[in-house]
Amino acid sequence: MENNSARIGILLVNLGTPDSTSVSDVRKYLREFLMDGRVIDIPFLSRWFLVNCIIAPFRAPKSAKEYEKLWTDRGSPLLFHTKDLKEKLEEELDQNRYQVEIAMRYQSPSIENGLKKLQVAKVEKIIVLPLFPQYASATNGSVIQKVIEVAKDWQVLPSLNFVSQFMDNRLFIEAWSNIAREKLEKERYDAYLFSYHGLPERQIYKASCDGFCKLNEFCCGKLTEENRFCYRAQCYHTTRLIAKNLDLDPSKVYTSFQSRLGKDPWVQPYTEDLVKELAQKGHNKVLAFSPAFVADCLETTIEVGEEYKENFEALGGKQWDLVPSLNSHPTWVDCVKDLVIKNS
Ligand SMILES: C=CC1=C(C)c2cc3[nH]c(cc4nc(cc5[nH]c(cc1n2)c(C)c5CCC(=O)O)C(CCC(=O)O)=C4C)c(C)c3C=C
Ligand SMILES: [Fe+2]
Ligand SMILES: [Fe+2]
Repeated sequence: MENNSARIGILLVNLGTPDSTSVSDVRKYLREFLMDGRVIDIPFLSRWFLVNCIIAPFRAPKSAKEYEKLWTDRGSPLLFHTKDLKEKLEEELDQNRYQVEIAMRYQSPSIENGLKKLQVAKVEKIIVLPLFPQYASATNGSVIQKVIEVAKDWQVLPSLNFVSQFMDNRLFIEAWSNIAREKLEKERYDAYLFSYHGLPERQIYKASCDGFCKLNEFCCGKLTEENRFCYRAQCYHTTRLIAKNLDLDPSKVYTSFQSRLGKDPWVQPYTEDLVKELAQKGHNKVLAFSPAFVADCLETTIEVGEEYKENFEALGGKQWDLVPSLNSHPTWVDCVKDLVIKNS
């Protein structure tokens, strides 16, 4: 049989979202998510107590209200944008060669389900694409581990190909630039804020197994062979690539980290501090980017698009615009196609 007629399975995996905005569904989601030892990386019993007795009970009602603001007729944006991405990708690929499935690391549709469909289709190869541009153990690492766990007992194991990061893909940078241009053509901004999902500092140190990353300029200021999996360095690198592609004035470009959970130190600078700094410096018009996410979600639409905007305006800022996420933008679909072809 000719090898190039083999069917290749593609599994697009995003983080996951609650099934509904009910407090019980949000609690269920938070429990599954935060009980992942790569997300809250402390010993099992301490994690169990923290998640089940503190975070989930207290956070679920508050988060459910936030999800209500985010929810649409089609449900959670994170999920329906992933479905749209799948459909548009299928239109771009030879359907005799590729089968595309989607999954969420937590809740539904599950990774088990997505992999089962590809197993039944008897694909020869599976390309797993965690939909997180910058590598973190809590996200890409967790997806890869889960896929390995699910597939490990299969009698027939197809070849498995994991895309561990894609933050420097030319089309990824171009997709963000194309979406941002729609804002930049209409408005002149005083500052550009690139806000990434944060991580506990501890997780950055652990990922830098040779101790190279000290969370300083020497590591995170430049992406090299030595630190190519440093999440913070990858975030700064993403900012530089998008800013350069858009020809933004470097003195107006800022990078920060949002969504801190708990009391441990997370990577800095924190977005909430930078919002204050920008307002205090008298920057009236800010354009915010969220390039750690490829779809609109709670962390972009609500946290960056509404909460930070309110904080900025309360401190005297005049205009705060958010660049919408990649969702199923044609250049993003081209990027995913490019990643598929390169890994086929
Ligand atoms: C960009 C990738 C992400 C990283 C890295 C990440 C790490 C991380 N997250 C938490 C805790 C929470 N994250 C929450 C929501 C959330 N996180 C990501 C992505 C990353 N997380 C996304 C896409 C979303 C939104 C999902 C949606 O349904 O829209 C939440 C839940 C929301 C809330 O209650 O505020 C929590 C909690 C930790 C602890 C962590 C790293 C260790
Ligand atoms: Fe998160
Ligand atoms: Fe670093």
